[in-house]
Amino acid sequence: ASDKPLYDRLGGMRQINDIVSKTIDRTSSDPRTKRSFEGIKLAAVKESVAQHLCELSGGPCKYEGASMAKAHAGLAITSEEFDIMDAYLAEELSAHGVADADKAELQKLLGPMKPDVVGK
Ligand code: HEM
Repeated sequence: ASDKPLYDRLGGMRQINDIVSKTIDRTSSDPRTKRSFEGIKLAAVKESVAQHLCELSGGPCKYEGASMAKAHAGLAITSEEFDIMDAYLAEELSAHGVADADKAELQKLLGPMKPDVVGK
């Protein structure tokens, strides 16, 4: 039910970890988006992104990484690259049984971060 925190409706930490891991695996191996991940320790990024999503969705986490602008500084991520990752995330959310309304709620939290991620 939607009275539960989004964190719970996403399936808690177990599911968030899996959704993030698969989204990052797909983004970092797609020829259209892999360049940003060259030389990056994927396990560390996955851990950090999962903590960030946990906190953002009202879960019991404290994200202690960099701001979104700082985390993506120097990567010059394009709007197209952002949208590709976003589409992988949407597919993984569905594949993990997250309802459309809950996907939309997460999208509302992530969408406004686009200007902090793109073109830095
Ligand atoms: C709303 C969208 C996004 C969010 C919320 C997000 C979130 C994050 C977070 C939390 C970190 C870890 C920062 C830290 O540990 O200090 C990170 C790092 C990173 N992100 Fe994103 N990200 C987004 C989009 C993207 C996109 C579209 C790409 C590339 C296609 C990308 C590539 C990376 C890379 C390569 C790193 C590692 C940077 C490094 O370690 O130097 N991110 N992101």
